[in-house]
Amino acid sequence: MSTTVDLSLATRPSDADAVPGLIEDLTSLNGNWTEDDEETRHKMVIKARSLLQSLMTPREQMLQHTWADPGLDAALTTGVDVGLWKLMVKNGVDAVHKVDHLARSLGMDPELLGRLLRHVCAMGHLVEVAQDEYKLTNFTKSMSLDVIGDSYVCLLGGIGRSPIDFYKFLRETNWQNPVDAAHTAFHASYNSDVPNCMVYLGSIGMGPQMNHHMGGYRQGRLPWHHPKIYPVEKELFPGTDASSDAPLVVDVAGGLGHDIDEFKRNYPNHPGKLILQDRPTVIQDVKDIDPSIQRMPHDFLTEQPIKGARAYFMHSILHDWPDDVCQKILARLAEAMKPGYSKLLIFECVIPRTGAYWEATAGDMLMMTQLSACERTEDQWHQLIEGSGLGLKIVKFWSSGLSAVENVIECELA
Ligand SMILES: C[S@@+](CC[C@H](N)C(=O)[O-])C[C@H]1O[C@@H](n2cnc3c(N)ncnc32)[C@H](O)[C@@H]1O
Repeated sequence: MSTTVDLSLATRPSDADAVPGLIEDLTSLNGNWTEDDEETRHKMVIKARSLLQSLMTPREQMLQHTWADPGLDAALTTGVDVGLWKLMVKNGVDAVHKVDHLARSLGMDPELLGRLLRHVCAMGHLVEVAQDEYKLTNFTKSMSLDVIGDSYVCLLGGIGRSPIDFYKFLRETNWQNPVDAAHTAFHASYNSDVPNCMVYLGSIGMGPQMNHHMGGYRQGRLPWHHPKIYPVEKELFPGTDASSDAPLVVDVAGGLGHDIDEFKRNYPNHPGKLILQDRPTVIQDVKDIDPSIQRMPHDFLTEQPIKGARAYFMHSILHDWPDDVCQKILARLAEAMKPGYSKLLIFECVIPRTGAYWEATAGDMLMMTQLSACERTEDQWHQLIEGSGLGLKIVKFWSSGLSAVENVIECELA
């Protein structure tokens, strides 16, 4: 068995033999695909990525990762910061945009803007019409939306150094799995002692951008209460106290209220009352949600003021924290739950033992490199919920069966 790699390997297609089969697979998947068939689209994206990687040489992949992608990120983020994408859309979604004209409107050096857009175009995200003249693609059109564009400013501009410096943090922590929420790669990279990267983003004025990202990453995924995931009319409404002030769902750390408001829109005649909780600074930014939803500042590490709700719901919360903090959050909820009535509904990734989906592993890397937290496997969920001595048990993992990554993990007091 060879124990060295010849340099020539780095300059040949990574897997030429796989190319014909991948093209066949893609053609066959495409034959059965309609645009609303998300599952087939996911499979095609993975095959298309394998095709691209098979065709590219290792040297090209290295240049893509270390030159092209960081350069693209620099251009995209600058575009959001200076208002480029919004301006291009305002000037005409399908118009031809001249660099000179854009640069004048933005007060930018035209030579600089020309270089940025040339790379964005070379990476496939603009259509070149003539020298320094471009049309937007659907992706660059979408960069004008806050829920897409602001993600670059906060995750790359705000806290982008944490994953890059992660290896240094691991060196210092002796390559241990990070589980200390108070000492993360973020803390080391930014030499910061604030509680965590979310508080840090708020402290540097990027709270709104972070909230926009929260609204953006969820787009296109089924909501927790979709009948394909958790059929609320069968599982939650029957047996619920129907009086108007009886708490039906408390959305714990529900952010700006995307989930609870969508629930209200989809089930306007639900029994009882809906409550949105989050930190005071987030609750004060809540806009445009149904006025019947009660907004309540609440720190989930303190006593839960709403007792005996039918459901305490948490979406993308426990993945932000290592097990010791999760246990504290869960303890405050278990104390407030009414035996035989209250449910705890956790809407999170459940990573399978094999064949993990890339959005789930990417989320896990994000949680690990920023928060010393994690996306959890089914075994880890059992261990966290049932092994914490809080008297909670998992009743069922509710999944749509699609590769969409979030399940409703239904829990009750044992
Ligand atoms: C990843 S976001 C998820 C928000 C929302 N559930 C969603 O899915 O869009 C995490 C949320 O936890 C909130 N949070 C962090 N620490 C908190 C605390 N101690 N008490 C209450 N909420 C907190 C943040 O303000 C943020 O809104």
